[in-house]
Amino acid sequence: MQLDPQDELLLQSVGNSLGAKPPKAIGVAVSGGSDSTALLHLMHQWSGGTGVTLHAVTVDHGLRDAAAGEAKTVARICAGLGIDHSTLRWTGWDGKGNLQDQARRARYRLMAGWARERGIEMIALGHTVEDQAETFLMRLARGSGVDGLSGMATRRVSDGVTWVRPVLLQRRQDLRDYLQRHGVGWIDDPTNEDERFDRVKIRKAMQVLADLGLDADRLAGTAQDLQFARIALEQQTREAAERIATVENGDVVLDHMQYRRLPVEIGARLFSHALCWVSSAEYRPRRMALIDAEYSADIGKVSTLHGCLITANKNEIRITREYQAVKQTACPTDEIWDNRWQLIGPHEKGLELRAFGAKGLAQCPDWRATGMPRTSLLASPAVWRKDSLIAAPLAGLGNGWLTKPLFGLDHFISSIISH
Ligand SMILES: Nc1ncnc2c1ncn2[C@@H]1O[C@H](COP(=O)(O)OP(=O)(O)OP(=O)(O)O)[C@@H](O)[C@H]1O
Repeated sequence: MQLDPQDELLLQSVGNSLGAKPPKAIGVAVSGGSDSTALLHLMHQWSGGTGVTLHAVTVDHGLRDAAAGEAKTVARICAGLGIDHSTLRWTGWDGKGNLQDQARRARYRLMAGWARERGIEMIALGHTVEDQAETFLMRLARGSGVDGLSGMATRRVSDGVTWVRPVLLQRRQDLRDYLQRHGVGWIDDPTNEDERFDRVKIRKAMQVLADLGLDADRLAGTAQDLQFARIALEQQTREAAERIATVENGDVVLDHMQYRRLPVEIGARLFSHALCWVSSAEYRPRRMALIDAEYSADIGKVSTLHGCLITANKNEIRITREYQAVKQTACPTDEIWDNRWQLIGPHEKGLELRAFGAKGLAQCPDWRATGMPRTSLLASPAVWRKDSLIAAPLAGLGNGWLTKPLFGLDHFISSIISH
């Protein structure tokens, strides 16, 4: 490819987003649309002479007849550029819930697994300014707050992979012009025109908004500002956690007097993070439910939310796993129970990890000597053989077993900052 000054600018921006010391192997997520096709070619141009090897990946969600053919087209383009390409197939659709959302989550999960298997630390995605602006408007329509409205980052770490967005500051049209300058085609996904999808309606609305000065750059700029605001709030929440939170046998305990002095937003963030951390929930509780739970804690009333039990007195607010939420959770003793507990001991077939519960309590008359609240013990892990309690180390019944929480206070605090 012959370079012109606009290509130089694009390449510079792509190179900057990959950092001063890019990893030796980088994945590129290519659907075959204009944005990711341009990304692939730009990264190919950029990588020449850097010693970086590119690996392209396409996910076939099996949702459209044309998808398999599109993946083959991407594979052919990659072969032409001498880039290794994989197609990953998703077959997990269970016919329930939001299809778009599930497909998207599956896509990220599959790509992260693919990268980890190959020792690829970084994957590049082809989001553009328009994607940033569309996401902002869609979230605004759903009533999102600072976090939801804050823009996609150019770099974030999740699932053991660093995701980068090298063309996040570029306009779609500039990427299409680049492809056209070099005679490269792309695949037009027909769902991009399907007005049943909110994103397509938003895209149409944006054409009208642009006349009012609300163009993609402006919306993306606001999303970026909110991202900085979100980072500042997370930082303050983290500092509050360092001052007032402790972790006791899997419970998060907040100093109640100090909690009352926190700014409302910081208190709500800390409370919500504690609930998610204890229950391993991916999503935050709803704002109204959270306000109710905070109010209950304030007046010392017991409440439940998000798979947690919240108890409070004037000294502390204690967020405990709720027994009801784990009473059906069972696994072999050498597996992780409730996403956060490991038991070390003489594993054996026929033994199972289940919640300690009232049945366990009845078999451990000395449980009070542990000093642990009854409600915390109920939802703690125990070793069972059918209905017989074999061990419950937290309740003082060791029998050669040890309970090991996978995460402690450090993890609680560090996971407040989203990466
Ligand atoms: N089927 C696919 N296979 C591989 N990569 C894909 C696929 N679909 C999307 N991508 C990657 O994700 C980028 C963004 O595409 P799109 O906006 O459709 O994705 P999204 O994940 O739904 O976005 P968002 O994170 O905003 O919801 C693409 O430029 C491409 O890099």
